[in-house]
Amino acid sequence: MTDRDADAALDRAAEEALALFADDRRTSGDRRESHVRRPQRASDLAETVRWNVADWAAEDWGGPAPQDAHAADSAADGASSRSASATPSDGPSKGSSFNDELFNSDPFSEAASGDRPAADDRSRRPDPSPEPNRPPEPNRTTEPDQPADVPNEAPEARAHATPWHAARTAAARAAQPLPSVVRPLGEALGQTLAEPLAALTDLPSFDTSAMDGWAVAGPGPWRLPSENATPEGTGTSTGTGILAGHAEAAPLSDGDAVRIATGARVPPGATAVLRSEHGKVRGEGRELYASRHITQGQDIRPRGQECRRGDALLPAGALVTPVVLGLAAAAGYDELTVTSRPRVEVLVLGDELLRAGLPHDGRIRDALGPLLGPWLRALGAEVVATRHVGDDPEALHTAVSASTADVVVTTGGTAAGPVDHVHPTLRRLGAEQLVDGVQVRPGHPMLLARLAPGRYLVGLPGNPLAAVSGLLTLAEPLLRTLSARPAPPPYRARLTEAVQGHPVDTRLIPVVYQHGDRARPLRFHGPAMLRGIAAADALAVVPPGGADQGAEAEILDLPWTADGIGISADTTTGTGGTP
Ligand SMILES: Nc1nc2c(c(=O)[nH]1)N[C@H]1C(S)=C(S)[C@@H](COP(=O)(O)OP(=O)(O)OC[C@H]3O[C@@H](n4cnc5c(N)ncnc54)[C@H](O)[C@@H]3O)O[C@H]1N2
Ligand code: MOO
Repeated sequence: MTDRDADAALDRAAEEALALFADDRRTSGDRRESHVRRPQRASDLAETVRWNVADWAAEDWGGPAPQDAHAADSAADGASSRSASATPSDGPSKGSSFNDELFNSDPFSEAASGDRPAADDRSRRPDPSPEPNRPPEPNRTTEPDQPADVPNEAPEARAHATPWHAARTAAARAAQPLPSVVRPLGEALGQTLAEPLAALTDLPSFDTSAMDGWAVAGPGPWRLPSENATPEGTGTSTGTGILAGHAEAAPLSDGDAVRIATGARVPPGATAVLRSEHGKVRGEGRELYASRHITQGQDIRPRGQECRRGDALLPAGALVTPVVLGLAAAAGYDELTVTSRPRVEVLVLGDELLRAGLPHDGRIRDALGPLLGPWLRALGAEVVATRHVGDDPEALHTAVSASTADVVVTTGGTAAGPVDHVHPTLRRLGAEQLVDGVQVRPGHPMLLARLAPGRYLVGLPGNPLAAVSGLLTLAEPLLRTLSARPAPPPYRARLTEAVQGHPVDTRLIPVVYQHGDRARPLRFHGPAMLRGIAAADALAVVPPGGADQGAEAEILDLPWTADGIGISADTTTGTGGTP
């Protein structure tokens, strides 16, 4: 093991240990809001109604019940904390003692005993004048025996690592949008319009009754046709009059009225629609009187009120949402011209991975195969296959070179271990390395390569949260460009508590929204853990050096908290590979 390897291992071990470390600051007080909203974006709607993991989290895990306070107290006792954290006694069922406190943030565990300085007393900034050739030492006040979270990496070790924002930009700029394609309406959801959506018809396409009642011509009282006769004094017709979906009715002359249904074509000559509750029929069902004044055009939706044929309804680049499908159908479309979905193939690497059952004999369950397919689809991709490939360089080479996908996403094998074959395979394939390592935790070994013109490989690290980090850092911007999706407007939220930073790298920390516009960091954010992000609304971007309590952090939405588009059952069939 080289010094660098040792440092990296130390680094990783420290992150994991610290993520597990108990938090003693939260035995009372802060309770999850019962109504959790996504923070407002500058240009966003005031309220976003959405399916939100945190909504049920808020209901079901709404802060410790009395017995939880005890659990939280125990958790604060340091030694007992880990088991208390790791094995909540009752699980996250409604009304159980599952402890919300267990998810409270203690990124890089700020204090495990009360005698340490308060967060505010400590600087999380790196040493402003580090020794030459050494990254700044973290200035932290954790247990003396806790390893520092930053390895003494040689500068050249991270020389090629790209800063986090630059890596996202590089991924977004690495590609061009895919060609457009014509899709039936039912298959265009989640894609983007490759052309503006221009109305193919006026909407409404004829003067339409907005109410059930009578179409009337001129001032009342009005004559009713005999077939529209209604019982004296009631608005209940014994005849149907003009119904929706019928051809134009005979014109009305001044003083005429005829029964009409909501959505029916208003006959020529009609000047208003009198609602059934505002009309009285007299004279043996042949005379209609209004019980209140009606104005010219009342309750008639005039042709073209919403749009004229040829009007631009939506610009190119708009995301096809369910509502866009409805609007397109209303405006006369059977199919839409949209940017092609990027075709993505997922290669899950690792001999140790099981696809069913409990971990055994050093083998573990594949957490990324089940996660990546739906997530990639939510990002607008068509996932053509998820394959499991053993730790075999030939198998990986064959799988990558045989793939016809626009983007190959690999998991694992990005580091420099004995069976980490991604880098050698890319070299063998003559791929162009666009991003080789990113200054981000977790996930720093992530990579992006161009396999051939228009074909890419995103290498996600094997640790599950590191893979999610790579997905959001490299795959999301790349897929966004390929599918010509608009970039979500950036927004920030205030952190409810300080987050310890990495001195050099950006950190991505799972958060839940609180008080509408604040982000509460969650625990269980170690690189190998999904427990924190499973309960999260978003990831907060913590800059090198950390963020103070109340500081505004950039927020990365999770696709289902923002768009909710494209999440569906996996209909692809994974093939090949080892179990
Ligand atoms: N000498 C060094 N070693 C490591 C470094 C380093 O800088 N120097 N970085 C560490 C970090 S950070 C990460 S992240 C990992 C990335 O490693 P790989 O991308 O090569 O991933 P693997 O070694 O294949 O796996 C890492 C870890 O994740 C587990 N894993 C892999 N795939 C899955 C999956 N589909 N589902 C669940 N878990 C998975 C695997 O069993 C390992 O435990 O490298 C560190 N090492
Ligand atoms: O531990 Mo690794 O930081 O990239 O997940």
